[in-house]
Amino acid sequence: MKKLNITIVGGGSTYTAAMLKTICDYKDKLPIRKLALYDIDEKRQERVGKFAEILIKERYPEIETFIYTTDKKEAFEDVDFALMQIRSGGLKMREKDEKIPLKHQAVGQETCGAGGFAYGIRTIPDFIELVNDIRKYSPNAWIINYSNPAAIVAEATKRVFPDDKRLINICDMPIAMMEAFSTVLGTTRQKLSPRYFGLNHFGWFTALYDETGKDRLPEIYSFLKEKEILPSESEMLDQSWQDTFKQLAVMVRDIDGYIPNTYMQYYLYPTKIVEKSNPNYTRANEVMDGREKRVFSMLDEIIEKGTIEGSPIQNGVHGDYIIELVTSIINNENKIFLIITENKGAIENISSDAMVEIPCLVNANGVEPLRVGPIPTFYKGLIEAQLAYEKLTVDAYFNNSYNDALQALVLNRTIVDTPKAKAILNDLIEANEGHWPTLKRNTKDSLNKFKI
Ligand SMILES: NC(=O)c1ccc[n+]([C@@H]2O[C@H](COP(=O)([O-])OP(=O)(O)OC[C@H]3O[C@@H](n4cnc5c(N)ncnc54)[C@H](O)[C@@H]3O)[C@@H](O)[C@H]2O)c1
Ligand SMILES: O=P(O)(O)OC[C@H]1O[C@H](O[C@H]2[C@H](O)[C@@H](O)[C@@H](O)O[C@@H]2CO)[C@H](O)[C@@H](O)[C@@H]1O
Ligand SMILES: [Mn+2]
Repeated sequence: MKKLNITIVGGGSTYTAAMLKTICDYKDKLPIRKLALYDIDEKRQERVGKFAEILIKERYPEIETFIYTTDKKEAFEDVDFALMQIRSGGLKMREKDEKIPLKHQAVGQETCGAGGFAYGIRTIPDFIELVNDIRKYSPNAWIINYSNPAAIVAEATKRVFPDDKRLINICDMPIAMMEAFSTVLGTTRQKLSPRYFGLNHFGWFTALYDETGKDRLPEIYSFLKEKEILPSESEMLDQSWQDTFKQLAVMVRDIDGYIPNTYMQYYLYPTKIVEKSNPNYTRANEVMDGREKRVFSMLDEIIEKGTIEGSPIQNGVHGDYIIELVTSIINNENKIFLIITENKGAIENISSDAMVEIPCLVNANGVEPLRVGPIPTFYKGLIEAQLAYEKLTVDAYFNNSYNDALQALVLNRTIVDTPKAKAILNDLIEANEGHWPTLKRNTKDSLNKFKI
């Protein structure tokens, strides 16, 4: 098999170390010639880079070249896979995305509601620039994206790169849920095959087949009606993740139907979420005080010792899932993955151009969506509004339009109220100066735009 060149974009991410560990564990299925880390933050990436040198020497010495760089040509030339995990604006801007909506009694979340909207408008230009740069140096590279908000990134990149079959957007949340479900079922996630539909961070499980073909989701459903399911990931020990998984049981008990993604809590329980949020200490603070410090102090210790032996480094679902996807492509495995992809009739009663999250076969030719069929009214209604929100968010960026932005926020279930949407938008504009394009207010011919 041809040896691969892989670049991790956002090399300084808190997830890179665990992803590198998975890469080493997969070395028999994943022959690598060159591995590169690329980031715009030289110092942050250097700490991950120095750790990676030690890891590779000890666990994957067959890698011929390892580099970490802030130079795009060095990072993107002759690449087979670019694995994307950038955070536009960093955790400091995430903090603002979460705190500004909360100030107005609206959900303050990284990818949902007004927070996800702000993060989306920041990410679109950075991500498009990166795809253009990767394509310049490596026209055939597979670009696998984790960067959030993945729904907005997927909608924006579909518009700019409509024919790019090698640009794939994924999310690990349903996979982390399956990991927790598999513990309850006494099996492993890899033996379960999901059936699922929706948008990113806005979807539902409809079945979970085991290796005999038996649907095990009814067992999860009954379990949740009685008890709670907690995350099995060591990265999810924080109270906020425990509470999020506890809320899954509440959602299943309150409304009969499919099993929702944990992110549905922000749309179905916005009042409760706002009430229990601390507007002065949000998830961004928890991550900066927790995961970020934990990961980087672990890396610094490994660098000081000069070995990874005895270190607590672990794989995570995040790194495992993307590497499983890469191996399914290079080995033409035809495994089923949940992918954010253009609907094209898969969900029969949702528009064809929607970027939906559904099961797909993944092989050497890329992604082949499986048919979902028609979905019931409740789910269709929720999805249609969220989809319109996503499209208007991307419209707001490309049209530089204040009105598109306002319409997006009014449509979002976490906001709804127009004066509240306006107040949040105005604060976000101020906070994102230098990150967002200038959003132009209505002009006198704006009515013409809406002529039918
Ligand atoms: N899709 C999913 O399910 C999923 C799961 C986990 C994390 N994520 C996403 O992965 C990303 C990384 O998360 P994190 O918590 O590790 O963030 P982080 O801030 O720790 O790391 C992100 C890194 O990206 C770098 N970066 C920012 N802009 C860049 C650019 N234009 N080019 C290159 N590098 C750039 C930063 O310097 C930083 O080192 C986020 O977007 C997060 O939302 C997605
Ligand atoms: O609040 P954060 O930064 O901890 O998490 C936000 C991300 O949450 C999901 O990712 C999970 C992932 O599912 C799990 O496997 C493990 O690695 O923890 C991650 C969270 O830390 C979600 O899918 C992402 O889109 C979010 O960025
Ligand atoms: Mn996700």
